[in-house]
Order: sequence, then C-alpha cells, then structure tokens
Amino acid sequence: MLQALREEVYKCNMLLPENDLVKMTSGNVSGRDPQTNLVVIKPSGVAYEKLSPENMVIVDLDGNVVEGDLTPSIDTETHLVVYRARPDVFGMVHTHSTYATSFAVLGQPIPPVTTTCGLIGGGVPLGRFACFGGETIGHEVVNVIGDSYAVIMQSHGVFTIGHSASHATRVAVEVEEMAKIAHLAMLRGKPIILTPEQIREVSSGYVNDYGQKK
Ligand SMILES: O=C(CO)[C@@H](O)[C@H](O)COP(=O)(O)O
Repeated sequence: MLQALREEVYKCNMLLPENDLVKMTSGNVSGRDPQTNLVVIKPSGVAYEKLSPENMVIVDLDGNVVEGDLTPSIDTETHLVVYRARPDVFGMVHTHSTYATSFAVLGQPIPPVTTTCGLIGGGVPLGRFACFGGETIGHEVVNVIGDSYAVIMQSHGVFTIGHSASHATRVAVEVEEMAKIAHLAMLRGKPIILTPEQIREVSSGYVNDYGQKK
C-alpha cells in the first residue's frame, strides 16, 4: 500500500542521521497521502539502519494501524493532531538536532539571522514543555507554529511541517543550520535579526525565484 509514499518517508527518515539531526533511534518523519489521508510513519525505537520502506507503518487519522507489523512512532498521535488540524500539511519531522535543541533548553526561540529563514517561515517559535508521546504536545505545536514551518519545544527538540515529507525534512535541515550559525554568532556578539520586511522578501524569493522553473 502507498509504495511511493513509503519510499519517500523511508528516505526522509534516513536523511535525519545522514544530516546529523538525530542520534540512535531518536526522531521520526511521517507523510500523509492526499487521496486517502492515511499517514506513513517510522516504527518506534527501531535503529535507522534497520529501517526499510516495507517496515514503515501506515495509520489512519484516528491512529488505527492500517498496515504494518511494528508499533508506530511514539510521536504518532502528535503528528496526527497536526494533520487533523492542518489540511495543508502533508509531511512532518521531529528531531533533537543539537543546536536547535540548545535554544529549546534555554527557552529561547531561534532568531531569524540568515536568508535561509525564508525556507523556514522566519524565526523558529518556542512551544511550552509537554511530555512526548501524546496529544498535548501536538496541540502546542499547532498553537505555536502559526504560519511558520517549524517550532522548537522547550527541553525537547524540533518539529517541522511541510507540503510533503521531503519538504518538512528540508526545513528540519535548514533549522539546524540556522540555529548553529545563530549560536556561533552569539558567542562573538549580537547577531543582526532580519526585519519582518526582509523575512517577507527572502520568503518570496524562495517561493517565486529560487530553483528550476519549467
Ligand atoms: O522525542 C522522543 C523521545 O524523547 C521520540 O521522538 C524519540 O526521539 C523517537 O521515538 P520513535 O519515533 O522511535 O518512537
């Protein structure tokens, strides 16, 4: 079932350790099929090297397992809360990436300091603490993320959303890179924060001008 989405979600999960966004079994990626609303998600607590397109788990929006022998990610309900609240979201990523999470443990949002914030939606807002694995954290993600593609949750890590699993994965990589640059800059001074006007300009640049146009 949903072979193409299984493969995309598997590949995106593998991009997390490849980009040093997770350690051991932490983190997860899911994708939602626009036709059926079924969600493909990583199984819980399985080493990345043991993942395959076939052992991704398919759940419905109520969390029932539709296909798969393994238990889905502990964060499944969190992803589902977001998918139920946001019909425009078709992919979601969770990481504990180091630099971004260091802002989360300080209780600080990540400031928009580079033009790549145009891929993220500006700075990365901070959500309140909520234990992993339930609806509460999903509601906090929905409430805080607003028009952004990313949020950091206090003392926990990063959640990103997108038009696809691949898009949300790209955002997760860019969040970590911007957090690292902000962190390094803050060691040596006070970084210049982009203005709302500059954020609009770079966001529009990525949407309208960046990449191949056919
Ligand atoms: O945040 C947590 C636990 O702190 C989880 O997201 C784990 O990082 C990954 O859980 P699984 O997806 O393997 O269940």
